[in-house]
Amino acid sequence: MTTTGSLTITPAAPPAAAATAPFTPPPQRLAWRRLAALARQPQPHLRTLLDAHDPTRAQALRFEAAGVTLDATRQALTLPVWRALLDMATEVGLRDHAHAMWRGAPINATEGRAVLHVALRGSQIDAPPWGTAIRDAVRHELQRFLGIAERVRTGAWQGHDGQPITDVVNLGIGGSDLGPRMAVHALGPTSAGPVRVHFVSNPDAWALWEVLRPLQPRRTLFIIQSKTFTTHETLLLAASARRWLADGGVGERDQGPHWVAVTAHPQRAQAWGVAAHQVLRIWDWVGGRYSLWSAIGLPLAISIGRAAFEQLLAGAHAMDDHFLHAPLEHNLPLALALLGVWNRNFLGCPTHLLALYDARLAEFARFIQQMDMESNGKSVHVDGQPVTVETGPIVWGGLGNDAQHAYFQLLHQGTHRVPVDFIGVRETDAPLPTAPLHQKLLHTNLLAQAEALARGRDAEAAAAALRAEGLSDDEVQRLTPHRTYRGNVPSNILWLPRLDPFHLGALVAAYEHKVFCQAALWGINAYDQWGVELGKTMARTLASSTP
Ligand SMILES: O=P(O)(O)OC[C@H]1O[C@](O)(CO)[C@@H](O)[C@@H]1O
Repeated sequence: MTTTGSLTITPAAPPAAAATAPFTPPPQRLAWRRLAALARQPQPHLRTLLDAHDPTRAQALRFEAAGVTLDATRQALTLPVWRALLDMATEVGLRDHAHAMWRGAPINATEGRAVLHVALRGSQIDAPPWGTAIRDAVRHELQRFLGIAERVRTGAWQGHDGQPITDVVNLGIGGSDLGPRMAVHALGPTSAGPVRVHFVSNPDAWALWEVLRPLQPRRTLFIIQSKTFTTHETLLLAASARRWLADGGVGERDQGPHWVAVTAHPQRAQAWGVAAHQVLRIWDWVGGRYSLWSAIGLPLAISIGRAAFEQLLAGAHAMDDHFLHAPLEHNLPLALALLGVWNRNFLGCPTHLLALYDARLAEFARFIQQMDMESNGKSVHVDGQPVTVETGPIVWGGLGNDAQHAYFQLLHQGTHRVPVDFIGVRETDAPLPTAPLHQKLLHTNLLAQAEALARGRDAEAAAAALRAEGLSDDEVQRLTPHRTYRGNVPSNILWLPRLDPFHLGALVAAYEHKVFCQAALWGINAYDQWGVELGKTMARTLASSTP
């Protein structure tokens, strides 16, 4: 149960609704065992699978949702494996799990909390499964923060001496930073308004100084983003920023218009000194790493404006709708999850790479890294027993072309097999006359890498290529092993038609649901993060015992 002002909010389903059938560890499930048996059989090389040009396979492994497409034909799996993966989703009752989340059942069982980021982008629904109290609270807060965003953008929000705000500085870390930072980076180039938005997450004084150095205190607005309002890094940054304002001529008593806070604990923000009407709230059923859609999105709303922010929500909502209703075999987020489980648990790949072929998505991998690794980095099942299968992979990545010239060598010829999600954007709106040339280079590289990783080059082809270069037989023999590529590296290709708010919202929601499905398939709780809590507690203890 949570409260917002005088409004008490209880998720629609009482805790008892979470009680489900006794938990069955994955290896004891029928479909899991079938998959294990299939994985033990010799699997065809991806080159063979692709050269077979099987239209049924090609059709089964292509997905479309909310304008986002997924081409999974370069995954190292046959149709019988794909069907067994779908059976696994059915056996685990994935649909029921999703409905439980939508109903507001406390699926974050270790904290007794609902998980309702879908409610944040479904506020237009008349009778939502999570209940009208939550819907109304979400609507209310959405209007509040979009209203603030518009006032800042139009200059109606003024600093203490009546000057409009030119710069907004977001102080927050983890989920209170990565989502809005990623989205401002992605959408700012096409949609940013007149106010500049900056992010500081790291408590190193240099990080704060670097951002503040060129700013004018009188024209700067700070947003303290912290769900708990206890995070040391964020509170230290805020305290230093308060001092910076004072040193810059905005005395403590005049600082009111220079501070907004977003938190699930409004009283803590008020005690810190933020005026009640400038404290925006989130709720305990919004996980930090799933909070972009809430008031945590304020810096993004300030950057891109109300209409664009609403488009972001609409795109995510369209993906939610698809996830909840599309048949399992056509379900894009579920496909991402099932293919990931095949790679992680049956092909034994411990990491997962995101390769982004649009510079505006430079922050995307870091954002998904938190979403995935903080969610599914778990080693006990939901029943408290040690896990019986590997869980979340190490997620990493960055911009594709840069990665090609940095670490892709290891993907092609190293000893790791690293599944890749290639993410591209079909159209560019970069305002350079040569933009189409750049776009063509990005696209051809994306496709070439996916093909090269899938097909590789066997010794025969490598030797033929060397002979064609005119090398002697001895040289061909010596160099062939070095010029051979194992291939058989699985990948997805995800395309967005454009990098606009709608499609970015849809893409992020797809990854959120992927993480949800994988947690259900592994039988773990994706929505707590007790591991991180231990480090926080120890740091607190050390801080209080160190002079
Ligand atoms: O928003 P808060 O409460 O400051 O927490 C920031 C981040 O810290 C974490 O709790 C992990 O330390 C994340 O889950 C969260 O996104």
